[in-house]
Amino acid sequence: MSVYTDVSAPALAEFLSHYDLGVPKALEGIGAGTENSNFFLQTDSGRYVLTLFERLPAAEIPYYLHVTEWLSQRGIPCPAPVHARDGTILRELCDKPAAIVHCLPGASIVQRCPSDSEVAAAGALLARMHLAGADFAERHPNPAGWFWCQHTARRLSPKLSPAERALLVEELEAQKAWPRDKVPGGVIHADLFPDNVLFQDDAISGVIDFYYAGDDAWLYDLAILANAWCSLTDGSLDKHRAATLWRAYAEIRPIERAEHGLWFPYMRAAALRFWLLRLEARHFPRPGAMTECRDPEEYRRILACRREFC
Ligand SMILES: Nc1ncnc2c1ncn2[C@@H]1O[C@H](COP(=O)(O)OP(=O)(O)O)[C@@H](O)[C@H]1O
Ligand SMILES: N[C@@H](CCOP(=O)(O)O)C(=O)O
Repeated sequence: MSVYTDVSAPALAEFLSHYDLGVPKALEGIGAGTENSNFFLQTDSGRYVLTLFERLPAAEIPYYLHVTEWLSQRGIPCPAPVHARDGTILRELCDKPAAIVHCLPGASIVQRCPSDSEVAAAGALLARMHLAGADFAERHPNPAGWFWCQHTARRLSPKLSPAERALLVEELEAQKAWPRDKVPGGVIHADLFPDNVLFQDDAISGVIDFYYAGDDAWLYDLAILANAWCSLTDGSLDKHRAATLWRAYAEIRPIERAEHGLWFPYMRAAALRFWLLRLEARHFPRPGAMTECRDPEEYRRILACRREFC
């Protein structure tokens, strides 16, 4: 669970005085999530999500809010930011950058495997999102891309077991040759795990948590989904589900010839990235009132299995 900052009633009232959202009725900390402090905010005008940004530098946050505004205006069901009366979308609350976004309906899939139709819906939505973001003008290199992986590996190295360190060294050596900019790309979500997709009546009603978004290869984004939606408990790939994901995506954005050979390397690169992300959260934890730490072992197993393909 993650709520790193408590918001008092007077602080909330002062913050809301800049918006036309009516009177606050309830503010409820959201347990899920790892990066920010999130709250469901009920006012007499509706339901919203209040986010206090705990990790991101204030200067980078507008990019994420602009992306979601852009995509929501193009039919992607993602949380559009609410503008304050003066037009701003990012303000300060409890000395943290803070924003209010629209609350989307539906619930994410928890504690069960996604069905074929849910996997297909996620693949199709990802392709629509890539196309909708193709003309987005702000450039923002993937914040957890290859440069971040190398830097984080160096930082983590002294904390790792000899076996983990050996795996990491081998991976960095193998992956440094893989092309990352010669394939179609643009804005990627980069964290589209099942917990970031909301379903209502079997259809996707929301895509949330764009705070890892940035510019990278579109196929790499699909590879992140393949690992997150199509892995079995032992880390191996459920090939039937992965094929379903690929087909649903490719029906909307046909995969180009140059991308085909990168499907397995990108799944491996995506596995490395989330293994590192979780190791970083474990070895360099942020102080927090309620903090969920996801298991790095899950992604070490996925990485080990993807190494068998390429
Ligand atoms: N716009 C939204 N609409 C509905 N629920 C949301 C929205 N934003 C966040 N949530 C809820 O908050 C939880 C945590 O949000 P998330 O963005 O994943 O957090 P973090 O950025 O800390 O990882 C989600 O799992 C979801 O339940
Ligand atoms: N999805 C990532 C971690 C990022 O967490 P989120 O709550 O921001 O989606 C993982 O599973 O490691």
